[in-house]
Amino acid sequence: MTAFLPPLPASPDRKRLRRQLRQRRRSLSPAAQRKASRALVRQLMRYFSQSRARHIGLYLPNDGEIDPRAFIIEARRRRQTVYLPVLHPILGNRLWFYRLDPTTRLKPNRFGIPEPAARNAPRRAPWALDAVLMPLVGFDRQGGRLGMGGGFYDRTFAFKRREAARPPALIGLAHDSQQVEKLPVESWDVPMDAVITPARQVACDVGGIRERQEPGRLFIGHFRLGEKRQGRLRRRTLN
Ligand SMILES: Nc1nc2c(c(=O)[nH]1)N(C=O)[C@@H](CNc1ccc(C(=O)N[C@@H](CCC(=O)O)C(=O)O)cc1)CN2
Ligand SMILES: Nc1ncnc2c1ncn2[C@@H]1O[C@H](COP(=O)(O)OP(=O)(O)OP(=O)(O)O)[C@@H](O)[C@H]1O
Repeated sequence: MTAFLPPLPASPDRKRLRRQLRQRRRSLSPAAQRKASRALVRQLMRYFSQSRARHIGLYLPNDGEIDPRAFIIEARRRRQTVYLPVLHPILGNRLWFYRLDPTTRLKPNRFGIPEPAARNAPRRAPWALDAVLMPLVGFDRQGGRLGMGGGFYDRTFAFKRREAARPPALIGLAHDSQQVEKLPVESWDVPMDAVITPARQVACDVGGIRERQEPGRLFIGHFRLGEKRQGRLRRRTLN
């Protein structure tokens, strides 16, 4: 499992926090990254095992982000279709989602992240996806999210602020070491439905994460790999 680092204190300085957390995820060794990715994919398979989600957005890892690529094969096996974010050519800092299949040609976008090259390839509007796996720079117990700072996901899924229960389910993916005590909430933040890390799944609920106390430790409705699932958390969008 990924090494657990002490949580960073809450900081009003998002930029500084972003820099520290990006440095933290980049400093993981290739072996630690591979191990984290394998554990993450096991968690994703559990998360989606009961789900009827058909159209799932994910990302290609960049800058030390946890790698969800092995999930693509598992998703296809279950007849789910996967999509990658593409920077919208006209609408500033918004994402559109293009289908990823074995023949999709990729080319680097302006950040150097590969994205589907053909603009006329099959794509899906953000609101027509069932679930989106989002890369995180940081997250907290309340479902707060820190991204790369472009506001891409916030703008693209702003419609979820008015109606949190509608699809897609927004699921943040991160290394465990990217959790912080508390992130400052901004007016444009779109709450996540869940956070999945190599060690746990955290279901966020409207009004914050549902908390549960277990011996010696405050858990927030999370399940460790191999641990018996106790109780059921409400899944609002999936299933
Ligand atoms: N893997 C992945 N894909 C993604 C995102 C992401 O965070 N991760 N995005 C999530 O939004 C969108 C792209 N947004 C991004 C925003 C900033 C940077 C970035 O590296 N910024 C550099 C400055 C680069 C420059 O301006 O030339 C930096 O901050 O160091 C990367 C992606 C869509 N695709
Ligand atoms: N719905 C929106 N409409 C207009 N501007 C927005 C919206 N959402 C976010 N922004 C702007 O985007 C900028 C970046 O936001 P923030 O720092 O929260 O990004 P982030 O969540 O870390 O990045 P990302 O969503 O790309 O992963 C902010 O300056 C904010 O004003």
